[in-house]
Amino acid sequence: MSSTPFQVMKFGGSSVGSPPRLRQVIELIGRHAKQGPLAVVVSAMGDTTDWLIEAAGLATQGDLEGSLAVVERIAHLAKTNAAALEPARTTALAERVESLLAPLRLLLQGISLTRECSAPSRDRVLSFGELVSATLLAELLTASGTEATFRDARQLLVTDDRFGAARVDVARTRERLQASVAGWRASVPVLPGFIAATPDGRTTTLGRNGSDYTAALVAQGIGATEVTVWTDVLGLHTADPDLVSDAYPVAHLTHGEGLELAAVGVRMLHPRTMIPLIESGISLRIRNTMHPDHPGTLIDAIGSRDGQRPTCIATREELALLGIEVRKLSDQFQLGERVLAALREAGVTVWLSTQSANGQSIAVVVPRPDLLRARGAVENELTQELARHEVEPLAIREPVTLLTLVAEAMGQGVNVAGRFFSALGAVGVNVRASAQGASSRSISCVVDAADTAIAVRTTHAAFNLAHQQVSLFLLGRGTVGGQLLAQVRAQQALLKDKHGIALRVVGLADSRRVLFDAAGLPLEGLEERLARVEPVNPETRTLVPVLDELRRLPVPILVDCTAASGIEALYTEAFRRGIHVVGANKKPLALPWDDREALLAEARRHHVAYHYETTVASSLPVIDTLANLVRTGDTVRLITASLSGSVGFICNELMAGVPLSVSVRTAKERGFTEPDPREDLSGTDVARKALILARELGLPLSLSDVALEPFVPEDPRPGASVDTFLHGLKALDAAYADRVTRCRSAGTVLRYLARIDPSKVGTDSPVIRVGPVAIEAGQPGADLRGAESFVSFTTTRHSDFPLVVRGAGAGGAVTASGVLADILRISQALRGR
Ligand SMILES: NC(=O)C1=CN([C@@H]2O[C@H](COP(=O)(O)OP(=O)(O)OC[C@H]3O[C@@H](n4cnc5c(N)ncnc54)[C@H](OP(=O)(O)O)[C@@H]3O)[C@@H](O)[C@H]2O)C=CC1
Ligand SMILES: N[C@@H](CC=O)C(=O)O
Repeated sequence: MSSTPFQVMKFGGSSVGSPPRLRQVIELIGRHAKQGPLAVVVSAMGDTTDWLIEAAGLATQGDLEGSLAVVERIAHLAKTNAAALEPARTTALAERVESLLAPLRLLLQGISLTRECSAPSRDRVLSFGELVSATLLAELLTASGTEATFRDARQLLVTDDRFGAARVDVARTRERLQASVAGWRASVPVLPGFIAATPDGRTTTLGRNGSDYTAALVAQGIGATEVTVWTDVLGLHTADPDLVSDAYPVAHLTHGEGLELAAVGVRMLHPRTMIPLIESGISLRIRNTMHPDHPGTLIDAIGSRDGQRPTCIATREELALLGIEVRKLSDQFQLGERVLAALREAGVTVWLSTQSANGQSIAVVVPRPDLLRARGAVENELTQELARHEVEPLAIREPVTLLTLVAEAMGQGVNVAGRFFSALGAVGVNVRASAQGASSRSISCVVDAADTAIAVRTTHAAFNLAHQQVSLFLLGRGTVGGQLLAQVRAQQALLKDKHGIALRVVGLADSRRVLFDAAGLPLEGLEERLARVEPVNPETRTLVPVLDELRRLPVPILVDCTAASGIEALYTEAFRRGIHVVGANKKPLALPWDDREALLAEARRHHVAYHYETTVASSLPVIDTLANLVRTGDTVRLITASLSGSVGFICNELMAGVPLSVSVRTAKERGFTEPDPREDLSGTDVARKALILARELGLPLSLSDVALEPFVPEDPRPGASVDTFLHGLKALDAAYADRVTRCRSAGTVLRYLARIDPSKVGTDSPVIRVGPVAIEAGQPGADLRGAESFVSFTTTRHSDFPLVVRGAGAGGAVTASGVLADILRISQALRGR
């Protein structure tokens, strides 16, 4: 007789629920049976177990007819499946199904008469699902050429009489299996999973994941080396693929990792199943019946073979968190012990418990449906202490989710907990309770249910992806927005490969249209795609629902490349959702002082970034430089600056003899002006920039405090279109040509400058002045070219030689590069770089 060890294969209900799937299973078993001895464990077909529960319920209500109709449904499924595989034996197989289900019909009749379904009767009812599927599978295998025999698990698996979730007598079960295995090599044994029997032969069931448990017990009893659980997924994933699109199947895990994952609620595994496997060194493989060549996940004593050490993120939802705290510390209290004992007594599962070091408080996580029972049990236990106000009223938080990171290598890793919590903190997820097991293989925390998706995605990305994903929702596809899209397109691969940053544009909007796809929008032809979207009225449109989707994605950033007024309301909604903002739009920063302060405070409160470097002199590092001067304790005494790229350009064109109307049109065409060039020519744009700088110095000024002399007098037709305005500029050409001539003859250059003088605070003179100036050659700013800007900081430390920042101060490409740099700053800060 061959001594090759057995393999055990377990097939779930969906694998045997339809003819095509059943055919695959038969082929698979046939193929593997040729390679060595095999034992098969099978669940009930499709939804049969649910239907049996329904039938028992109807019978208990006295509805025998309804109950038998459900049995008819079960019979029909079994007969259809069998007939599809063995059409020649349709009648014989149907008779077989009928004879198998005859005792069930009688049983339901009895239940309907007494209107009582005892726990033993319920287990008997439920057993018919597995009995039918195992019997039919054995017959179909034999008919297909693979000799197979139905083996009744009730004669092999011995349990106590806790019907519904019976406990297995492992020693007796092993004895029986060892005694019978000798006869199993000639014909593949097919055992019903999930069911067993008491020593006196009464049918019992094994509870959740019972069939997997059967397979593990059978493997242990017959000395098998491997159990394969065939399912409809490619293996155990790094996270729930429904929550994380980047989750991937793990090739290898250790038994310890498997046990840990089972313990924290990964549905594919159960601690009971893992124990016999660990005890006997049996490997567990999880494979997909539809992709039989895929190796799936192997869980064994060794774990990873390829040096890859993925971290699995397990989630258990629909939980409640109970917080219990003693008002006064007392050694006598034994709070934790008493609370846990009370919950145990009440039969409430505790998914996580964590106590303060002094034992003064305990937090426990229980299934949400058991919350009332749990609360009652704890309050009952602490009745007297609650009455004497020695214990605070119970603090309850629901629904919450338990999120657990599992990795064998975690114990050897540095700062795992730090990375875990900072990843969550960075996206604004509040950790309500946490615990790290002594095994060092796992770390768990409790988060609000609403944060589940973002928490899982973020931690998954932080631990499993070589790159950090950044999700961008871009507002505006004009001069700056359009260039930004082009730069993201051009840099995407390099940023991912060289810098580990995976930029994804998930949303794009203009004033009337919006596109969003959480999986990322293809960048090719994106603007054209947006243009094809049905426009909506901008007055009634709200982008808040899009923010609700954005907040669930890794590193969500709202990028504002519009000149929209009132957009700060959307920023506030974004901050509240943990979304960062990068803005080229100056308007939110030029709001009245209190409103601007409230906006920045909102970002701080929600621990998100708001970067706006490009609002002053495009991508020149002006705000950052100023912030560094202030941070390092320098005192800024004066800022003089040419802050308008467009007006600077126009000045240069005028000095070169180009008429005003032509130079303004050229500045607009080259993307230097605001969408409405009147904003530049009136000086409002420069006033905003100067105000932004002054406020960075902490000066609580507003736009009305700026002493502003426009570059071009106010348009007498304020409602006129941009084109009409540009056309009307011709009327000013001669006056500006005269002005330039005067400058030339005086040896000066026309400039439009801003001056911020903090020493004027508290005096009658304005702190900020903006206006046209004729400056002499050799003075700072006289030699600016094109759309160059410059900012000169005279400070205590930079007193003799002011610190000057100078370069292109406007234009789509440079501004977009500054916006992109702000985006990358957020990503790098979150990665701790
Ligand atoms: N150009 C430059 O050199 C610099 C510009 N900036 C700032 O960048 C911003 C954009 O400037 P620029 O690209 O030149 O302007 P454009 O006019 O070229 O583009 C503006 C874009 O914003 C869209 N838009 C307007 N309102 C909304 C809204 N409420 N929601 C979504 N999208 C909206 C417009 O859509 P639609 O077409 O439907 O109106 C358009 O696509 C401005 O705030 C500007 O001050 C900052 C530094 C330099
Ligand atoms: N219109 C602005 C563009 C940058 O903010 C300018 O001309 O500087």
